[in-house]
Amino acid sequence: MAKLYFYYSSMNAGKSATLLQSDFNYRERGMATMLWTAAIDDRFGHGRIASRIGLETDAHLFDPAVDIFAAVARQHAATPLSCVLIDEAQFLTRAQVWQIAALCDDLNIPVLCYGLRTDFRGELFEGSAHLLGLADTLSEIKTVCDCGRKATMNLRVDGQGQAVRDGAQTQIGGNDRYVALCRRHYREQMGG
Ligand SMILES: Nc1ncnc2c1ncn2[C@@H]1O[C@H](COP(=O)(O)OP(=O)(O)O)[C@@H](O)[C@H]1O
Ligand SMILES: Cc1cn([C@H]2C[C@H](O)[C@@H](COP(=O)(O)O)O2)c(=O)[nH]c1=O
Ligand SMILES: [Zn+2]
Repeated sequence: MAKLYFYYSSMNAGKSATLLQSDFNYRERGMATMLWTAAIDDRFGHGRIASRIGLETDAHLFDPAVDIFAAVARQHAATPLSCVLIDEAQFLTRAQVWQIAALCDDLNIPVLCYGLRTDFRGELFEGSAHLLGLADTLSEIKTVCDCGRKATMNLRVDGQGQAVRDGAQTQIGGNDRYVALCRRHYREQMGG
């Protein structure tokens, strides 16, 4: 039976690079895939998945209104899919995570989701919370803090590099706005 995988990490750990590599593995064997990313995250252009390492490709866009099950089922009927890969999976809604689970269970398509576990305050995103609850396999993609420990937290910084403690959960940005840190150094920066 097909499985639902959640690959989670802090920012800048190589999630998009790993996704694009997995996609390539399927496609070089002649297997069809369908890629998705969040419409809200337009850092690399609309409908693109891009890694800081330089790899990039086109992707379908999801926002809360998109029925991912219906869209994938339509595509699967036209061209049987071997895998669905979803970047920025923290931005999925609860309903979409259940739709993705149904892709595995009802259509037997493996789904690989890549996303952040927690936001800049250390709180779960909606998509991540439900993926942590529903995925068959959870895998952490690891990266390091300046001190050499595993960087599990995402510090949000302002234009002067100072820690931001409050604000909306969603603020699109890259290395200019977020720094991946170990929990100890995150706590130091957040003053607690
Ligand atoms: N030129 C490069 N060569 C090798 N690794 C790189 C290069 N540029 C960036 N990286 C690494 O790529 C990772 C970021 O990859 P990316 O797929 O953008 O991460 P994520 O999707 O998790 O934010 C970082 O670990 C960074 O050190
Ligand atoms: C921590 C945090 C992140 N985001 C946004 C910032 C980026 O646009 C994406 C994550 O990018 P990645 O490099 O592909 O991991 O998420 C946010 O909106 N709120 C946050 O708290
Ligand atoms: Zn540290």
